[in-house]
Amino acid sequence: MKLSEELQWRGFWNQTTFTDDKLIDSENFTLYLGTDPSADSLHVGHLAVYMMVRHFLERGHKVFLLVGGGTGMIGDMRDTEERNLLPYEEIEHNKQALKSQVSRIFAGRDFTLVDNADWLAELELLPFLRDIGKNFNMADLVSREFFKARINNGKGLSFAEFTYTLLQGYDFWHLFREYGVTLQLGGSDQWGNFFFGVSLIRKLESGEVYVLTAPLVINKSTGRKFGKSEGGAVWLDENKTSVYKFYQFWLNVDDESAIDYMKMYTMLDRDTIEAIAENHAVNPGARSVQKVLAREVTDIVHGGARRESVERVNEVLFGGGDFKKLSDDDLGALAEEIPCVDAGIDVIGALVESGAVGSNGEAKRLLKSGAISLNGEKACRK
Ligand SMILES: N[C@@H](Cc1ccc(O)cc1)C(=O)O
Repeated sequence: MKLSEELQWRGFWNQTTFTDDKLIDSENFTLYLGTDPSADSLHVGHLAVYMMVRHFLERGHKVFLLVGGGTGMIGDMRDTEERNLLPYEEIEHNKQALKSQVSRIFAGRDFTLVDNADWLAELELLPFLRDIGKNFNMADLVSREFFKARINNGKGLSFAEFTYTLLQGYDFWHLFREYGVTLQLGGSDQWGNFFFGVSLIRKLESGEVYVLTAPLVINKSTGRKFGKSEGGAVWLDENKTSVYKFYQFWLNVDDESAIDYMKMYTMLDRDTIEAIAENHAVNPGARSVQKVLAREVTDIVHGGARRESVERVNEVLFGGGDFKKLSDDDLGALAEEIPCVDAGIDVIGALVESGAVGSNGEAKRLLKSGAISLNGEKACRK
């Protein structure tokens, strides 16, 4: 299957400036994806776009991953309201967290990490306005949907946030000149920013560059944005969403969307996914799609060893199925099955998130009084 076909089949092909799909199949691109350090972790919404990048990587395209240390000091305009400025220390902390997370997701693969603070922080106002600002037409800038939404909802927006688009356009231009980057990938909300980068490069370099956005992932049964659980966003950092909860999140996705997510969030090939879908159609009750989905995505984000330990906990606690209240016998069974596991996150997380116990403290007390002892990060059979 060609890359363009694969991206379309997986549901990654939303909006693009490619007028001919064949270009993407015949040329070797150097591309980039940018993420602002607005939090200290990515969530599963981001992960979809990173998976799109993975497909380019697997086929030998060159990848730059950008952490927005510079743009993160301003914050991208959204349709709701002004963002709060983050303190410098927080941006720094988030940046380090994102860098190590991204390196983990793409471990063993060849990509280059860049930080736009390295060039944006050095810009001077007057040259910037003359060389860059002059190439942006206000009529275009104010016709953006996000801008109109902010005017229409009465909240308005600061000049700083309004200027964000110019900074992102500058990035594209910088990466084009320095490294020959000619393609930018991102989520569908980035279309406006992308457009201005493309036209800036046309004006300054007479160069042609391309953009491709992935659609916003929607949960078909609720019609809502995908990636939120009851407690908020599903994060890739296990300190914000435990591995156990992450695994459960995928296990619990609805039948209707499960195949769609499998196409986007796993690297399984088309034949494999179609075979799983056929089985699922015959016997949906077995939730075989969800099980494979949970396994594959957890492997990508947290690694196979962590996933296996979660699977064992899930199997012993809940027979691999629904959550239930735990008795001392259950705890005993858990101890039998798992002589030593990473308790700090898996077991205690499992107990609390299952609703079996009310709090971390209670989980710890139960574990201590039961057949399991806690030893630092490990829970071991006594
Ligand atoms: N604006 C992007 C992040 C980004 C930042 C700088 C870039 O050059 C590209 C992308 C977002 O909010 O998701």
